[in-house]
Amino acid sequence: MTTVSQHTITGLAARADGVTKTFGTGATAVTALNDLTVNVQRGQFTAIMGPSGSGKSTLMHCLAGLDTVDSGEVWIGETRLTGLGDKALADVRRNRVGFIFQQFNLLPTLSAEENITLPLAIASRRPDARWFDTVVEAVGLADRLTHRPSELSGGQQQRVACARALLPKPDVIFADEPTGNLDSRSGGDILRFLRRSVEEFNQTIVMVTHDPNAAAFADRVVFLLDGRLVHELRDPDADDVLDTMKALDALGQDAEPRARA
Ligand SMILES: Nc1ncnc2c1ncn2[C@@H]1O[C@H](COP(=O)(O)OP(=O)(O)OP(=O)(O)O)[C@@H](O)[C@H]1O
Repeated sequence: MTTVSQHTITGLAARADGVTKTFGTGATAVTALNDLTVNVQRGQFTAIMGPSGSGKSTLMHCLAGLDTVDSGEVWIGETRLTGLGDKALADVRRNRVGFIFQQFNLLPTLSAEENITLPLAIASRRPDARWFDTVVEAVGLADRLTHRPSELSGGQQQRVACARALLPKPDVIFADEPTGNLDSRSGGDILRFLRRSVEEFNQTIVMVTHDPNAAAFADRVVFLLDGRLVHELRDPDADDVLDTMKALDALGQDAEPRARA
């Protein structure tokens, strides 16, 4: 069994250990994650890829404590999420993880600054003024702080969401298709910011993406197929990622449908 000291020594920010997750029951049951183990190293940028339905979102939701698993264990840092009660899990989500969504998910009535500081306010934590300035400078939003989301471009809104995720210095930022709604230039800004967060601020990031160019910003890409981790690339380039995706798509098309009794 995995122990607290092992996690401390290995420097893992998150871990799924033999995780299985099934949706539904009987003939329509779908095994979204199938005895899957993955380690997320602290201070690394990890991308999760795989064909549609391979389990990427389910894995991210389970790692972030947004969903529970049927068997296996999930860890954030030294905290085992499996078996935690609702209150403790909510505490992990509030204080230990950050989220960036494809649709930005900003509150429309709040200014950019209020959106950025909201998670800390909810957790009754005060933002450190210097760190706030550093984060705002890094996303290039210093002259947009009083604007509401409707007064910002999509790229600027996503930069607000990035600053909101980074400000509390979470153990892990989970980004779900963060560039999926943006043109390539704005998407590039977001990816460069995520990369800088890892290199300069030692932030750990896990990103689900379908885009090989986005995945190429990561230190490591893990590939899922049918709920299993089937391949990984280190220091990937976009061509290698694309080739791997093509190979997995072909394998997926040959495979049996995944509904199981
Ligand atoms: N709430 C749910 N109820 C039933 N089945 C679900 C649910 N969530 C996911 N699934 C199923 O689990 C499998 C994995 O889904 P998941 O969304 O994790 O895949 P994905 O790789 O993120 O897909 P995509 O790239 O299309 O977003 C799919 O077969 C999906 O239909």
